[in-house]
Amino acid sequence: MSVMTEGKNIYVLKASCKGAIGTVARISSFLAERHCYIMEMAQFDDILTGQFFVRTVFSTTPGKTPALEELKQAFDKALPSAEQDFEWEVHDTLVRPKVLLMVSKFDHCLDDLLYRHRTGDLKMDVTAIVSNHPDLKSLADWHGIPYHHLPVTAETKAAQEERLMELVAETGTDLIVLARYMQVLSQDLCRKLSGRAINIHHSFLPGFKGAKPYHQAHERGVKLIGATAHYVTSDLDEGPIIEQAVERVDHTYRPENLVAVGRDTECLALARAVRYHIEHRVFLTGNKTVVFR
Ligand SMILES: Nc1nc2c(c(=O)[nH]1)N[C@@H](CN(C=O)c1ccc(C(=O)N[C@@H](CCC(=O)O)C(=O)O)cc1)CN2
Repeated sequence: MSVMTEGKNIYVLKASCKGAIGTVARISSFLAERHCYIMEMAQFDDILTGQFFVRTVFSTTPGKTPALEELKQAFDKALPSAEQDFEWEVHDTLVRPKVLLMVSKFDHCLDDLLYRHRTGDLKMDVTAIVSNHPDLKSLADWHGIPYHHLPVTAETKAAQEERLMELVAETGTDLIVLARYMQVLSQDLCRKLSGRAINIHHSFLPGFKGAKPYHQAHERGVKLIGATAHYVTSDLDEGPIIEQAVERVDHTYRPENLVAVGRDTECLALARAVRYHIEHRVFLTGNKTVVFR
């Protein structure tokens, strides 16, 4: 922590509204009047939709800036104007988001996220690991994280998803990450997890949807392969894209070589998407995202 932020709180403000003159000025004036120092500010004006997005990171002045709840109440009174459909949220950067990880049998994305968590690269608390197979329990045990083996069959799917939501509630989980979880979530579960479940799809969407994209890619003879991290919706592989990663390949790559290269792009795209989400850098807008990287 630098001298600039010693003893100060650092908050993130996310706001979106209909674009209008003066929005940034009103936000920065509100903060200045309350002795807040703007450390970062990024904004985007979507001229096609008329929607405006802004993310501000600011530090407080001990003894002068109101406490967070009071600041939020003041912001709610001062900023939103009826005609602008203001949506906003303020987050304390000291609060570590609680993340539940889901996996089936492929361990590379889970292993990568757990390494980034253990080394402090991803500042999050992992609440649990849920899998429809027992295979990766030893990895969870090594990291000291509870492992829940919840098998899925057509008969057990509803009960399995109910148990998952119980775990989400019991652990106070903020975000669910499908780190190569190979079961399709029901429409009802997708509704309950809207905007807080991220999946890694092992292809450069919209190409090669479904369960076997690398074989499809080999058949097609592509020269680039990749991966896509997106929010989960009931439309399989159609959710709002948060991040993508690609690698060059060529005619010498057999399917197993594409799978091997693909693993790296999956880990990279998923880790970046999780970071952007837990750092409050992602705005959902329709079926797309605005990401202040
Ligand atoms: N509602 C959603 N659920 C899931 C999504 C999603 O986008 N929306 N993504 C998948 C992950 N995935 C691709 O990224 C994917 C996983 C599994 C399948 C699939 O066809 N699964 C078969 C069973 C496969 C098996 O048992 O190994 C099935 O469910 O019938 C397609 C795409 C995660 N969930």
